[in-house]
Parts: sequence; C-alpha cells; structure tokens
Amino acid sequence: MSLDPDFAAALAKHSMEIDEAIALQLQQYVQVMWRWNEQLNLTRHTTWELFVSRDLRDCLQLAVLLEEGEEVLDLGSGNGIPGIPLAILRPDIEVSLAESVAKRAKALSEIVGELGLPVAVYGARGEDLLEDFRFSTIVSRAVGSIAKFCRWVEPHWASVDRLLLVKGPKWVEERGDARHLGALANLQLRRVATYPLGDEESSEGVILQIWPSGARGKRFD
Ligand SMILES: C[S@@+](CC[C@H](N)C(=O)[O-])C[C@H]1O[C@@H](n2cnc3c(N)ncnc32)[C@H](O)[C@@H]1O
Repeated sequence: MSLDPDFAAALAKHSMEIDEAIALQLQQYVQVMWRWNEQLNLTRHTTWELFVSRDLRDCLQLAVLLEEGEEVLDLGSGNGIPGIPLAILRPDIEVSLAESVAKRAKALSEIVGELGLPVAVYGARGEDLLEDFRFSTIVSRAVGSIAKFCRWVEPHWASVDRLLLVKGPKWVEERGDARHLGALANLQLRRVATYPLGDEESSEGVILQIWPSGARGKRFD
C-alpha cells in the first residue's frame, strides 16, 4: 500500500510530518471507516483535507499530552476519533473505546479488528464503565458539554485521574454554564492546548484538562 497523494498533500499543506508507517496505518483506518460511513452515519469529514485539518490535528494535540503507559478511554468514540488515531500514534498507551449506540460500537470493533489494533471496544455508556474499570485519562470530542461531562464522571473520580476534552470556540460559554450549575465544584480546569482549526484562522481548537482538587489531583496542579 502506498500513501494516497491527496492524504500526502493534506499532510504537507498542514506541515504535519508523520512517519510513513504510521501515516499508512492512519490511511487504512480512514479508508475502512469511510467504508462503514456508507451504511452508518459516522462522519461528515469525508475528504483527506477535513480528516487532516480537523480530526488528525485534534488527535496530534492530544497525543503529546499523554504519558507513557497510560490507560485511556475514548468516551463517545463514534467514528473512532480520537481513540483510534491515538492508538496508532501512541502504541505505548492502552486505548479503549466506549460507544453507546450498538451499531456504531459494532462498526468500531470491526474497524480495530481489520487494522489489527490492540484496542478494546465497549458498546456501553462510558460513565457506566467506570463502575468496573479504571483509566488514567478519559479523552473525548464532540460528545457533551463540560457540565454534562462533569456530572457523568462526578460519582466516579476514584476510577479516573483526569479528563482531556477537545473543544471548539464555545468552550468559554460552556465553562460559564458549568460554573453556574456548580458542576465544576471541587474540580480544576485548565486549557492545556490551543491551536488553529481548519483553514479559518479565526477558529481555534482547545484541549481542556479537568481533574479533582486536593490530594487526589495534586500531580496535575
Ligand atoms: C457527535 S459523535 C462524536 C464522535 C467522535 N468522538 C468525533 O469526535 O467525531 C458523539 C458520539 O458519542 C456517543 N455517545 C454519547 N454519549 C455517550 C456516552 N455517555 N457514552 C458513550 N457514548 C456516547 C454517541 O452515540 C455518538 O456516537
């Protein structure tokens, strides 16, 4: 298999230098996922330009924030973003995917199976998994507001060290709502990455880290 010229051109346009073996695995993921997209509504990003400038950019930003050996849960994985590219970019971490819609979870299982990735896929609500499993980091994109996430995880902070949420420009408004609702009480929130999104220079992506205040979350303070 060789690199699709449109994928290579999009990587070059966005100045992303990615090892060829890794780029080929990413390409295989996208091609298999786009195949499933013909039957299921998994993504609207159906060009290499959109995959690179939106999806891959978010995943690369997350990848550098994860420590070696982390156990990571992608909550609300849908089409596999960010969990599957993270598993490809960072083979030293352990990635699990949670997707509550059964047919999407089944497609994700087929995709990771076809790619031969050591990724567990759970057809379940991510917050319910925290009853039985422990993760160092929950990553998530386009699943719920900050307030919603805090509520979901609130009873389970013993099972997770931190959240890394990929957000768009509305994050400030969401943070305000979460504060107003008291959802951020006893939690710390820090913006740990800011980057331009797509071709629109005015549009920014951010990654928010949320962790418990006090002794439990001390190492992130
Ligand atoms: C808009 S899609 C986002 C997919 C992908 N993360 C992305 O960024 O493109 C949201 C997905 O999260 C799933 N979802 C929503 N709430 C969830 C929960 N609590 N646990 C697991 N999956 C959930 C939905 O079924 C849907 O597939």
